[in-house]
Amino acid sequence: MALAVRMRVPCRALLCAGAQLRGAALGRPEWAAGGGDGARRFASLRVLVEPGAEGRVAVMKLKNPPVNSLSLDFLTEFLISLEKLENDKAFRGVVITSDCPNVFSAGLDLREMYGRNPGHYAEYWKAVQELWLRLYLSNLVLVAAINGSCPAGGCLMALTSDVRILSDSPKSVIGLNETLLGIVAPFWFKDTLVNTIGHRASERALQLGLLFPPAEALQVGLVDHVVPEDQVQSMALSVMAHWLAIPDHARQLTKAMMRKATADRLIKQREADIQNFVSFISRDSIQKSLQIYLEKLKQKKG
Ligand SMILES: CCCC/C=C/CC(=O)SCCNC(=O)CCNC(=O)[C@H](O)C(C)(C)COP(=O)(O)OP(=O)(O)OC[C@H]1O[C@@H](n2cnc3c(N)ncnc32)[C@H](O)[C@@H]1OP(=O)(O)O
Repeated sequence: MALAVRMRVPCRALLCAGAQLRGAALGRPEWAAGGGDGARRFASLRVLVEPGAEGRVAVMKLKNPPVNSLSLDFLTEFLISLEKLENDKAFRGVVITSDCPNVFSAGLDLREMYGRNPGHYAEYWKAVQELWLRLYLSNLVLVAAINGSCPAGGCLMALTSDVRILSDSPKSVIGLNETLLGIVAPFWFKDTLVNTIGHRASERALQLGLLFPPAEALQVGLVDHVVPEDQVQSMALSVMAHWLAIPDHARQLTKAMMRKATADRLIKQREADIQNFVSFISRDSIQKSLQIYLEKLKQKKG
């Protein structure tokens, strides 16, 4: 039983070891214990982890300003934090939220996908795969407290959670908008969306690169609750309490039953998926699209 529940994702240890080496090479302290909660509260540069009031729930705050883009350094730090929580039997649930105002996450870091070499693209994509697999198959109850804009990779991250709470603000748009950048969401992004909102709604949303405002996101089933901004965290904790009322073993096995086939599709072809990404992202036409998109983002500031 325990074996069935505790699904392990290959290569995780290697990735984490790589992250520690990278951090050490940059001459930074890896982890800082802090506050009165001692070892239970920890932080890396880009991810804050705070225990919730009852100690069974941790709050992970994404802190990679200005927009929580999912850079390679961020991904490795996030994965290490998540692994620490997974390995600490005291924790049964995690609320994932943003420490950056108005943005949950701007998605994959465009600077990791533009103007780099194939080796870098491969390393980056492996980390993105790892993030999805670790979150999608997590035994913890995951609640995304989406307190701001949530495009593309940010949306993917939120979609791996068991529940999504979105703040009711015009800035809080959510969706897989890859086509707007001239790129294509990979099959496992698509599968995660289809599993959440169904085939027809996904087909439309993916082709048009829709970013749904809160009311529409709720209507299509992309999020489960829309609440005023100052209630996102409290709502997340209250939903968490409901989910934690279910015995872990039954909930975890059910989650695995619902998600394993989707995750296995990627696990079986991780290397091919990395190669596809590297050859796609290296194309001149795709690099040009990314360059134009990056320039547009800069011009927006005036
Ligand atoms: C085969 C390939 C499959 C891969 C799939 C890709 C999935 C992805 O995730 S691609 C990324 C898609 N993301 C987006 O389209 C979001 C882009 N960003 C925005 O729309 C806005 O930045 C956002 C609404 C999130 C926040 O708006 P503001 O608060 O107004 O901030 P700014 O737009 O001024 O941005 C500040 C600063 O951050 C830079 N930035 C923004 N997004 C990204 C990003 N995803 N990666 C890297 N950098 C990003 C932006 O350029 C600004 O930089 P500076 O001008 O240097 O300050």
